[in-house]
This record gives sequence, C-alpha cells and structure tokens, in this order.
Amino acid sequence: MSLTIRLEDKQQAFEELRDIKTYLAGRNWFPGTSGNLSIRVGEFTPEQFAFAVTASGKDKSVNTPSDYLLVDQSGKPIEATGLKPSAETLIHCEIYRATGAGAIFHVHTVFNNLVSELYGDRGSVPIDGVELIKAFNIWEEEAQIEIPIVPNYAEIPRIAELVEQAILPRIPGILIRKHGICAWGANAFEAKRHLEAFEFLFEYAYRLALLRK
Ligand SMILES: CSCCC(=O)C(=O)COP(=O)(O)O
Ligand SMILES: [Zn+2]
Repeated sequence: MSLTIRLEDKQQAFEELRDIKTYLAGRNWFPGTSGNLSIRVGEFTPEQFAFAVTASGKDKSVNTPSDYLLVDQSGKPIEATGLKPSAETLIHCEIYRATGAGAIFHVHTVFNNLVSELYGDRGSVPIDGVELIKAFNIWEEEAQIEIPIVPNYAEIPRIAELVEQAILPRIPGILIRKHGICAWGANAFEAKRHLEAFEFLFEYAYRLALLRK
C-alpha cells in the first residue's frame, strides 16, 4: 500500500516545524547546526507512516524555503527533492515506530550532554520528586523517574537499533550520551512541553550533583 499525504497536512507540518525551530533557535538549542525536528503526517501504523523532518546540515537558526522534506517509515524521501533528510532520521523512525508519537524534537545542550556523561555508566538520569515531572503527566507525589541514556555511535543505525529497548513507558525521551536528547509527544505542543521539562530537569540534576559534592 502506498502513502498518500494531503498537501494541506504537509504544509501544516512544515509551518509547525518552522515555528518550533524558530522558538528553539531563540533558546540557542541548535549550536553549530546541531539538532533536528520532525512531525508525523497522515495515518499511522507501526509498519507504514510518514513524517516531515528537517534537512541535514542546515543552520537551524535561519528559515529558508528548503528546510524540510517528507520521508517514509524507513527515512526515505517520499517526494522528489534535492534535500537530504537529517542524518539522524533513523532514530526518529524508530521512536515513531515504537511509540506512535506525533512529533520528535532533538537538541544538543550543555546540560543534556553533562548529565548524560555524569550518569552514562548508570544508564539513566535519576530525578527525585521534582514538580516538573508532572509535565510528563506523572502526577504522584514525590515521583521518582529515570531518564534513559543510550551510547553515542558514529553509525546512526547502531544508535537506532537501541532505541526500542531503551524507551521507558512513562518517559517521553531518551538521552544519547555526550550527544543530546530526543523528546517526543502526541503533537508539537506536547513534544515542546516535554523537551523544556527535560532540559529543566537536566540543569537541576547537574546543579544538585555539584551541590552534593
Ligand atoms: C553538527 S552536529 C552533528 C550531527 C547531529 O548530531 C545533529 O543533530 C544534526 O544533524 P542533521 O543531519 O540533522 O543536521
Ligand atoms: Zn544530534
């Protein structure tokens, strides 16, 4: 069966990507062309879906007419284009397949890199009782969560194959060690809320570790 994407759905996804890219660039969360964003478009089954993704290597603090393209569940472009999908598209493919999410945002920040190294050997970042855990729809008092960390490899398929096992049911994100965070949600609004909450919690975890030293 072939994928049919409505023009208006594609345009809406590209507009939403531009808006969130502009906002995150304003927070300086795309240093050195790092980071990538995607929004799923159309019907979803784990075997077949499509998403709009940022093109590889672009300066994400600049908006141009050629910043996004549509790819399928294997990360292959589904329209004729001279653009290359993000080098990390396969990671997005695996997250969509495993979670059915509607949007995935990946950023490199100093705090997410620091905590991924601080807790890298442990395999997850522990967060204990911080109010902002509620941004993940976890409402219990003094909730304790673990944010999973996967190793960083030069070959993206090696990272992608670790994603499914690493994902924890209540936690809408994974850290790639000394690389960055992929956060997701049912839509762009939720993925942004999750990303901001993760970054707050990473700064908190880093500063708390320093205070306790
Ligand atoms: C310059 S950062 C190295 C690649 C990376 O980790 C990243 O997030 C950006 O890659 P893309 O291909 O999506 O531009
Ligand atoms: Zn990256």
